[in-house]
Amino acid sequence: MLNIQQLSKTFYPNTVNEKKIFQGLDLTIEEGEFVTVIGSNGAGKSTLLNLISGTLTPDAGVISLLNHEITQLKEYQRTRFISRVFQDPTLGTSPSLTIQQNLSLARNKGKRFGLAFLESRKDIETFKAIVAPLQLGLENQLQTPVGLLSGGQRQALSLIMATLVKPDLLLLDEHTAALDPKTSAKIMDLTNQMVQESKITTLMITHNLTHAIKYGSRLIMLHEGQIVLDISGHEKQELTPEKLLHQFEKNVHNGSLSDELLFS
Ligand SMILES: Nc1ncnc2c1ncn2[C@@H]1O[C@H](COP(=O)(O)OP(=O)(O)OP(=O)(O)O)[C@@H](O)[C@H]1O
Repeated sequence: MLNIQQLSKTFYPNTVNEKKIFQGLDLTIEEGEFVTVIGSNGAGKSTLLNLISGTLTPDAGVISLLNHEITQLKEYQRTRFISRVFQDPTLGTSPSLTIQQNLSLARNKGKRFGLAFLESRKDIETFKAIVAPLQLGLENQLQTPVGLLSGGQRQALSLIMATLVKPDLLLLDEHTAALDPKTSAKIMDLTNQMVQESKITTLMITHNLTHAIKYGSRLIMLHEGQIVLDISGHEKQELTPEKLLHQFEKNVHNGSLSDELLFS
């Protein structure tokens, strides 16, 4: 379970550029929940993920994962149990290492000593079996440096690497936004399959309303650092983009949604 209590973050405090992003945000996500996060530009979505992953430090508040407080842990310490996939496909993998070496590193994540690259024949077969279902041909290119792969192939690999050792929390930061529609749909289906099969607690930011509605067990909308919509269960299943926008307008009377959120 992820528990966030009274989280506050202000950029450039006490200056003319002061920007209050969160002022006492509370959020609890149950174990195994798959939450999609939407909201207009600047709502604080990435900042929230940055605070959870330790890229940023909050001014106040407590973040706990599985009943352990992680607020004071450094980012590298949190990577042992929090995985993140970014919008940019180049960020989740090491370009000069081969597919096999990248998978090896992911499998040895958190281990103190690792003869990471000394893989047995059996390991290689295991890696092939892991990437073959992607149907991207990666199983025949295990010795290819990852830098030579397409964006979609790299993002699929990033996703596999992020979940090879089941994380306590998976953070997906618009991870299909840089891909063409067909590849984006494929990566989304893959994401859903992996998250469901392994019951990974997941927070996924997306500007794609269709994805936000179709996937996940719960949807939250951030607006000016506040959760203005929180929909799950039957209500989530019945959701349509029209109902979502209607709900939003009801909850945020002075709000106007960005075109990006509305029409993606
Ligand atoms: N490290 C930072 N330093 C200063 N300002 C920041 C920093 N990170 C984010 N901001 C500002 O905080 C606000 C919220 O940014 P954030 O990236 O969280 O929004 P978002 O909801 O993810 O938006 P988008 O949908 O455009 O990605 C923005 O105005 C942004 O410029």
